[in-house]
Amino acid sequence: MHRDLRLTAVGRRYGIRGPWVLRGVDLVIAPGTLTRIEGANGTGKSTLLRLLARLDAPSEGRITGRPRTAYVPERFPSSLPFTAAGYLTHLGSVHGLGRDTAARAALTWLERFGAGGYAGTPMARLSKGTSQKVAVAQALLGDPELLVLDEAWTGLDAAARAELERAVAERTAAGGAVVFVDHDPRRLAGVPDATYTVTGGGLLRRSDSDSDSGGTADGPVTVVVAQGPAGAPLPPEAVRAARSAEETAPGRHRLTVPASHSDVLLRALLTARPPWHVVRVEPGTADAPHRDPGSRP
Ligand SMILES: Nc1ncnc2c1ncn2[C@@H]1O[C@H](COP(=O)(O)OP(=O)(O)OP(=O)(O)O)[C@@H](O)[C@H]1O
Repeated sequence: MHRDLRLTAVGRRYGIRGPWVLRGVDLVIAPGTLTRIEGANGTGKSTLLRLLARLDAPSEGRITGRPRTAYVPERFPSSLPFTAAGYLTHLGSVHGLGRDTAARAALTWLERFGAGGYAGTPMARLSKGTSQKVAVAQALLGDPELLVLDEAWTGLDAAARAELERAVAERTAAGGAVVFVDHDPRRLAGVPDATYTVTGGGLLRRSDSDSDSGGTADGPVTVVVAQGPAGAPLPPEAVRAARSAEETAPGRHRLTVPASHSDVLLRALLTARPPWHVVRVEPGTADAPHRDPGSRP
């Protein structure tokens, strides 16, 4: 994602005389960021996500920026006349992938979510959980610049939930933006760059100090100690994934990363050219100082 997606004074109501669901909403979604949207039932979270995904247009105000977007809706139409792999391959082609590449990507994503065995099953015969895996796979298939997840974890088993958290970490580390709603306050706790509450038709940004239930300072973290080639800067993907980084000796860095992002960080270090040496990986405490968001490369 190269540019911000920006909402300016956005309002949405359904019907010309309907009550305003959202009004005067200003929001900027920057590349490489994770944003959580929360709020009570019926406050307009899904309405906001559909506007961000450009599946709906505001009744007033302006939206600028057109990242390549994928969206996982709250309810996924599962009775489509395709097999799981057929559907994903078809969508991959729609996203501009060649047919073979699309078919490979479809299988890769189904396998990552533990649904490879259902590739040939008609969508209408999939369980709710497996349909949800297909819904998530369809969104990840085209490496979207903006990924919008509306309760996408609901119905997934524990392994698939963790896999989706990893996929989110991969997207943001690659410079994409992710916006999500989830009823579980522990979801990606400690990871979001920003959390907003939809209330009274507006958006309230939650500050770091309001970290009671999944605020930006919570959540399990992993500490990675890595030794780099002399004088080499940390790989940019590693910097994006890490919450804090400290050079403890020449070339030796102590990185604190949300546990859900540790795979992405390790891969960034190990695949750097030349690769970094990972000295130690251990569970950490979440008291490390926050990286200055201005340092995001
Ligand atoms: N297509 C629609 N037509 C008419 N009203 C709608 C439509 N979509 C949403 N609404 C109304 O807009 C309001 C906000 O709904 P929305 O689904 O955005 O809230 P939400 O915060 O996502 O709710 P939940 O937490 O229950 O999923 C509700 O009053 C809802 O009835």
